[in-house]
Amino acid sequence: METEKVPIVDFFGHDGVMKSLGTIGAEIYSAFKSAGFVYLKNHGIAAPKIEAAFNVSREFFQLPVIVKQKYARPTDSNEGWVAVERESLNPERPADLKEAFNFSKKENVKNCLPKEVTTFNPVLADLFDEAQQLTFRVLEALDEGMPGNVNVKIDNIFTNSHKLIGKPGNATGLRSLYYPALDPEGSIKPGQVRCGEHSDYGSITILFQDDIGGLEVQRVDGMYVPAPPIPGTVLVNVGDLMQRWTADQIKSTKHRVLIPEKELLMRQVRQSIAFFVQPDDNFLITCLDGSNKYEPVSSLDYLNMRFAATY
Ligand SMILES: O=C(O)CCC(=O)C(=O)O
Ligand SMILES: [Fe+2]
Repeated sequence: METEKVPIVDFFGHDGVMKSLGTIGAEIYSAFKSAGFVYLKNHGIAAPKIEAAFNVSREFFQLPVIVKQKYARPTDSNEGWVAVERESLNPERPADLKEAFNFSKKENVKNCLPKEVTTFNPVLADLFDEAQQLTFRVLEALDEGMPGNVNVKIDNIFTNSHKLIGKPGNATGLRSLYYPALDPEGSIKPGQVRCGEHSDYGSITILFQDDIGGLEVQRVDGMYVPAPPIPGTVLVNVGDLMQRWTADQIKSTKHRVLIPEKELLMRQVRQSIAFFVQPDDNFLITCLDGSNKYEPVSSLDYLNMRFAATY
């Protein structure tokens, strides 16, 4: 059963009272162990804030390419616009049919934010803050509720390792994704998809989806099953660095977004927003069980290694 579906964890009990952090953490850990993904319910982010972020993003992505080009992601930083067919998350497939905007709150990138959409910066900064707070609710819960055999309870390692989110010294970023409407008669290459099979790089990812659907998550048996949007929930998944950190006790799960089979759905835009959480740049990721299964690596070195393989 657990391997069939992505579990839902509610921050609140049936009695309407918030569960203890330890309980929430144990439930999230168990979902991470069985599926690598979890839907969080009563997560505390107000729906209008998510909606607003989708709206400003859509406004930006619908600008002419020549305008978006001004905000293209430079080679020496991660922030900015990524054009359609710029990335292959699965290098064995043709490039992804998606666009993205990588947003962070770093001072030096403020000038690179699109001026054409006047509320772009405040609205995305607001969702960044909300996602950051939710990240801490999840990390605190894991610190509290993860089983003792992964030796994390002692010094709140997950919260202590992410102190600089939103500040210099931490590479956590909010990425707004836009999957353009597709023409069934158009030039879709064989094997081309909206987002190729991949796992995320960091500690955890929070994913907001619109109501179009299309995300699929790999089961233990290798099959991909839909992880549809469930109103009032957000998805959270384990990243590769978290897998390494826990010496494979919890695993990052591959996921993808195919091209819808139904023509009507193909002709629709899909949007999602991912909050890719990274531990602080200089934090040394050492196997939590003391096994040394993977050699220690700093959070930033690991991320750079992975970026080098994608672009
Ligand atoms: O668009 C989605 O639902 C998933 C995107 C994703 O997995 C990613 O960008 O890492
Ligand atoms: Fe992903």
